[in-house]
Amino acid sequence: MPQVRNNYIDGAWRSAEHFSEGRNPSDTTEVIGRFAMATASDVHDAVAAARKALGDWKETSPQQRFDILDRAADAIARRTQELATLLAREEGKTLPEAVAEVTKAAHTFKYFAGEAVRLAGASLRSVRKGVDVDVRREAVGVVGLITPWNFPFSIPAWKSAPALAYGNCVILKPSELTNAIAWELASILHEAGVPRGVFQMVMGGGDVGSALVADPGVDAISFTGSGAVGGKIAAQAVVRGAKLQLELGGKNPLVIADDADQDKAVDAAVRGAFYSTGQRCTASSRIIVDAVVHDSFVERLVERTAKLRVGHALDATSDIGPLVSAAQLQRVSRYAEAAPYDGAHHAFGGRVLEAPANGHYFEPAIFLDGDMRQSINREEVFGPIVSVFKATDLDDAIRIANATEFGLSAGIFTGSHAKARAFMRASNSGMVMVNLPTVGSDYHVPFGGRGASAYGPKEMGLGAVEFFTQTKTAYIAD
Ligand SMILES: NC(=O)C1=CN([C@@H]2O[C@H](COP(=O)(O)OP(=O)(O)OC[C@H]3O[C@@H](n4cnc5c(N)ncnc54)[C@H](OP(=O)(O)O)[C@@H]3O)[C@@H](O)[C@H]2O)C=CC1
Ligand SMILES: O=C(O)CCC(=O)C(=O)O
Repeated sequence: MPQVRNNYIDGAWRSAEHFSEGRNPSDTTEVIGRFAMATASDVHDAVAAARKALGDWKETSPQQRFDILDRAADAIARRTQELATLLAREEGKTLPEAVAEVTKAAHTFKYFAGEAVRLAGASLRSVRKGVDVDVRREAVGVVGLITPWNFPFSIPAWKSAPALAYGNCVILKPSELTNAIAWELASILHEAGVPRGVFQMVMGGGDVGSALVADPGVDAISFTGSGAVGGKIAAQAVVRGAKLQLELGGKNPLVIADDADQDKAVDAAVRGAFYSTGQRCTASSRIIVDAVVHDSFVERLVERTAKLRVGHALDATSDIGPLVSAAQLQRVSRYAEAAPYDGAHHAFGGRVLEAPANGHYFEPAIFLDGDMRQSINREEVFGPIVSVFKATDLDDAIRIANATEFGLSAGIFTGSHAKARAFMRASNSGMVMVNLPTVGSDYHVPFGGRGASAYGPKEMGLGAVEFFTQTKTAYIAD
């Protein structure tokens, strides 16, 4: 009998009339769990409970908030293997990738536990004689967090931890594909002693997310997912004056200069494009190679990609797990089928794999003759498909790298400090990597993009305080 997981509302586990069922994308015969589907009325109750809890929670001591978040961090760290195994079963990423994700969530809770205590304002002299000015930071209020399936534990963690640290009440709506691992976070926070109404979780599809966005009792929305849904949320939220943070997709370029260390560059390209089955907003989907080294780079890229083992997420020999769902498999394979008609030259892979049985397996694919008119280069594929461009020189490479509406992460491999600096200056992306893959980020610095990749303050580190607090300026005279 699969485990039944209920919604978490007002400090209690609430059942529902309807349940959804989650299945393992590595082997769809395995049921992960059954999940209570929240209704609009559940969302309404959660918002009411959050509003009731807000006054007291905002006034709790920083030490009390530190202790709760610190206990949550310790519980995550203690349970890493068990949580990572559930994450790998539910989402399909390999166990080492899942361990890395859970570990990052533990570190994120530790960091933001400290932030609860460190939250600072500013104290200035007024321009007027005898007046002082204090700029204080306060909680925004009740925040709705709508999260995707590709980092289903660390993204809810990196939104919830700062929100709670700074005194907000949280209502989380996880992706319906990854309810089980999000439920574990709710359970950990419950055990860590979060007061009733301060953290809540409602499960279900887009309609549940939409009800949360529309509720006037929700002061701010933080969303990670597709541009299409981000646009719908913006239309609902901005019009009623809610604060908004959107983390959307990417078409992240990785430039390989003529003086790059080829071994390291090929390794970073493979990791950035194909690991996590390419289901990362920071994935290196466009590799832009200087013409001088293009052919040798492509040869090595194909050779290395051909050695990747695609298989069950819990098989220790797998480099890459399945795609998350049948819909995602269909979507990614459609892009691979269409690419040659768009003028891309097929160099490797791109087949739906029949083995292992019962999983959503897709062979990593490489296309050459990249051109920004091709759909695989304009749109976010969110799968293991990479397009290789040939650039005449660094200026041409930078031009191609920036020729997209997205601007999340961009990387360069080069042995030259001057080229690295030129690329860093010219890049239109919110994150720039030098001699590193476009994927991978730290929890204590801002994470996020520009252009169509993001809207509002960035996440994590110094970014999170901008979104999850608001300033109040106090003028004080004797
Ligand atoms: N930037 C990133 O990290 C991510 C980008 N994507 C991109 O999006 C594509 C589709 O993936 P998908 O999972 O469908 O992503 P979506 O953008 O559809 O979903 C993200 C979250 O938003 C919820 N949601 C859906 N519709 C609404 C709505 N109208 N109002 C409020 N919330 C809503 C989803 O719920 P539910 O899933 O339960 O319907 C989920 O929790 C991917 O192929 C990829 O290109 C996807 C995930 C992450
Ligand atoms: O850097 C991370 O930990 C996750 C980034 C992310 O969300 C992504 O690449 O999709």
